[in-house]
Amino acid sequence: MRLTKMGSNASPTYLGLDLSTQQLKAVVVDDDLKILHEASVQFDTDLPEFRTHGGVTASKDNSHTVTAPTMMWVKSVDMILDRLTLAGVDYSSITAISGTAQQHGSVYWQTGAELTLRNLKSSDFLHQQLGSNFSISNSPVWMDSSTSKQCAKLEEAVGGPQKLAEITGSRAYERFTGSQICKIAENKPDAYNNTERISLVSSFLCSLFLGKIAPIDYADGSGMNLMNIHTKQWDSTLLEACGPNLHEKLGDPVPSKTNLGNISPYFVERYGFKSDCKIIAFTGDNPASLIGMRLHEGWLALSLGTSDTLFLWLKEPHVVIDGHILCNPVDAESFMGLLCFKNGSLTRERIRNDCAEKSWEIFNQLLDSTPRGNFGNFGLYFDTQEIIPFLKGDFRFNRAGDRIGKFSSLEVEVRALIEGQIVAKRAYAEDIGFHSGQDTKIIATGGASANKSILQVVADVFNAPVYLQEAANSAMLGAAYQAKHGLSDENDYEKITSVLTPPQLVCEPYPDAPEIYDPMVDRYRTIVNKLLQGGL
Ligand SMILES: Nc1ncnc2c1ncn2[C@@H]1O[C@H](COP(=O)(O)OP(=O)(O)O)[C@@H](O)[C@H]1O
Ligand SMILES: O=C(CO)[C@@H](O)[C@H](O)COP(=O)(O)O
Repeated sequence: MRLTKMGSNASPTYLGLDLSTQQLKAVVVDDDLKILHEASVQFDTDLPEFRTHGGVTASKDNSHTVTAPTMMWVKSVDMILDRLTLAGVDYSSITAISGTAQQHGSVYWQTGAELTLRNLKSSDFLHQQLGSNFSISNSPVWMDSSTSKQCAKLEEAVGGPQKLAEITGSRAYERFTGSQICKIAENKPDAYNNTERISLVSSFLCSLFLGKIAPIDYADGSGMNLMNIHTKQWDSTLLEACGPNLHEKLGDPVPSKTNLGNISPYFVERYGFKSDCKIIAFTGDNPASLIGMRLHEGWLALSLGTSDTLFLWLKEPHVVIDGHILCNPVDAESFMGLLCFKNGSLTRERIRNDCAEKSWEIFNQLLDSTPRGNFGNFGLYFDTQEIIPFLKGDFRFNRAGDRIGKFSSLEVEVRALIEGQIVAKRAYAEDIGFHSGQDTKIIATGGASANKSILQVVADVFNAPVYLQEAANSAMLGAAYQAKHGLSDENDYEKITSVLTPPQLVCEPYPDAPEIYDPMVDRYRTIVNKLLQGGL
């Protein structure tokens, strides 16, 4: 099949792919990064033969094992390319491709797989040719939490959780790839030994387009508990603790914007891509979101979704036990901090339902009717076990610092919730190296970023202006921007993204905000330390 529009002089376009938990998405942008075409494949509904729920298969035996069929991902690539064809994409104008994927998941290429990848027949689908090339047919994904034993082994190998965090940017997490590989080496030694290479989901997707096993990039590699984030090399002690000959299986990591070379001839012959269409290293979805949201040094992105996630560009990271420091996908000398808070919108909804007749409008009236600082009242609300701080329950304190069961009014409760949530975020952001300065910007996204009253509290607590950014598909767009960025030898990320509509200013801090919120951050730290020690 040859669909090339011969002699096409179309201006350059870029393809970005995002293999997330539930779907594979693709976008084609023009040279000004404007969206030309989009397509997606939903795993559960478009590929029902794999019988996934939410893109994954969870074990029924209480072992906390969660996987996704590797061949489902392969088949989704066949499908999305056909969908892009139907959408009218001119493959011959695509100058570069990059991609992103859910972080931490892993793919196990069987011995001989690279040879298959290099010799794909353009007359057949990928899934018809790759079926017997994976030594593990179900890839462990980020939702898996079955590897506590292996996490303990990794921490022990280097001298404890703090030490592991200092080396790799995170203490051991069950979903991180190191403990997942270790579990396979221990429980399925034959399959492990028959594995030629191990990819992350991002580098696996990249390998299909490259026609050989693609390297893991620094940013996604820093979500494995195996890479030294300072030297950007695998840590040999950790590799040895995981399994034999692991360095060989992982290959060497590369900077995230590496131009890996030309696309596989398979795609040239089958779909009409140019033979010199470049493949730029693929990365994890959180690093790609940093690119898609166009973060800069000192900026902070706050996603107020089901859970709240905060990520920021850091020059000098401070390693902490409860956050993640990843390598920066734009600038190999920088880092990104990532903090996840489980109690976000659902907790806000609970207090809205209790205090504001289930209406965000009434909730905002209550919030706006109370003064900043809330008359000295302060509250922390964790409906489910929070990650940071490791607490569950409601904690209310009056002006005198006494823990109380109830506030005097609904509006005090509403403000206590929002101030408590945002002050906590500032405290942890500072812990990993964030400093508010003249150029600081907060970029808000996610469902609750529609709420200006909440964003005003964000501006005041951080003493920085808050900007709004359409969050939709920031990881996928980040991949498309990276495709263009990776073509140049220089780091011209700012120049490349300067053509995009800038984020829109929504709130600025009041001049007296630091007087109110600097002491509140200190107060938060004192309260949380006491709560964690059981002293309140
Ligand atoms: N005006 C609003 N004020 C506060 N929260 C809101 C508002 N509108 C929507 N939300 C919250 O946004 C949440 C969904 O956020 P979203 O980013 O879409 O979720 P997800 O994390 O699933 O991507 C809902 O749970 C809802 O509580
Ligand atoms: O585990 C993490 C980050 O540490 C998740 O953020 C995954 O990267 C999920 O990706 P989605 O498929 O939900 O986009």
